[in-house]
Amino acid sequence: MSDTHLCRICIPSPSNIENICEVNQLSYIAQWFIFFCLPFIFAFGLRGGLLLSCQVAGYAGEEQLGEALDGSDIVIIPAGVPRKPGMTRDDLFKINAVIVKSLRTAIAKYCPNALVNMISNPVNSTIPIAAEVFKNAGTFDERKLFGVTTLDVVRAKTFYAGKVKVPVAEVNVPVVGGHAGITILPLFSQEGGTEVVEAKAGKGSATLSMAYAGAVFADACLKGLNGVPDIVECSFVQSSITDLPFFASKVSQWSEARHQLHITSCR
Ligand SMILES: NC(=O)c1ccc[n+]([C@@H]2O[C@H](COP(=O)([O-])OP(=O)(O)OC[C@H]3O[C@@H](n4cnc5c(N)ncnc54)[C@H](O)[C@@H]3O)[C@@H](O)[C@H]2O)c1
Ligand SMILES: O=C(O)C[C@H](O)C(=O)O
Repeated sequence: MSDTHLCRICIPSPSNIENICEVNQLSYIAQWFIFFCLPFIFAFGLRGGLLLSCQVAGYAGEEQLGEALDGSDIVIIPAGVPRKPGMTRDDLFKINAVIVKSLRTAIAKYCPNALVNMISNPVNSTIPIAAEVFKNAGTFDERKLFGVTTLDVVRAKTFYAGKVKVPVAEVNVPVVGGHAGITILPLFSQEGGTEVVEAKAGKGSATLSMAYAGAVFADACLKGLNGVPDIVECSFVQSSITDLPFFASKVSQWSEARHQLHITSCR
């Protein structure tokens, strides 16, 4: 397609092999994939030509962060520690807030127009903090900052489809609220994430399914950037539909053509 907006996507600190799944899902439209701090980037880079239709580059070290981010259209942030059994996502706040801080500051400097897809927990806090960092830098645009809650939707759809015995593709379960404990509000309650964290016993969280969910969400962003109409996903965004300043709800993805992010109330 000659009018396709070829995107540059940066994924700082992705978790190993799982994120190749994410890249494979998106590579049909992205022109560049930039990895930062991926230990096996060189091996992956060699195989990249076979696996992907896009160009792959890897950077490492604080001094290369600016180069990695420079001009990115989408930045997907999965960097940070996962919780261990018995912890809540809020328990990660101290450590992950520091990890993503330098990324947010660098995004404001090197790619202030990028759509930011925040995966790192606690999303309920990393998003409001990111908003403040961008406000201080004078780059905040509420239409471009997303807490990725797609995994809640993926789970809700899977649970519901299993229960009523229909294909997952035939159901839709919007999830509103936030991304922690009782703030995750699908049409039915879910204890999303906790069982996986316990099963992995401290060795990561829902990393693989998050790679899929992250790819679904980033794909919606790519479609929005390419002017595809009516792309709707749930996301944790700045919001005025409740008294809360940030709230996950259905949003139609940011579109260069429409210059606006529609937030609907999921009624
Ligand atoms: N939003 C969601 O639905 C969702 C789903 C799954 C995981 N998560 C969150 O994503 C984050 C990662 O989870 P995971 O299961 O992929 O964990 P993981 O341990 O498999 O991967 C974490 C990645 O972060 C990097 N990292 C760790 N410390 C770092 C530091 N100081 N600086 C830069 N990078 C650093 C690691 O190198 C690794 O690549 C966690 O905060 C987790 O809670 C969110
Ligand atoms: O549960 C976690 O800690 C990881 C993630 O937020 C999830 O929902 O799977």
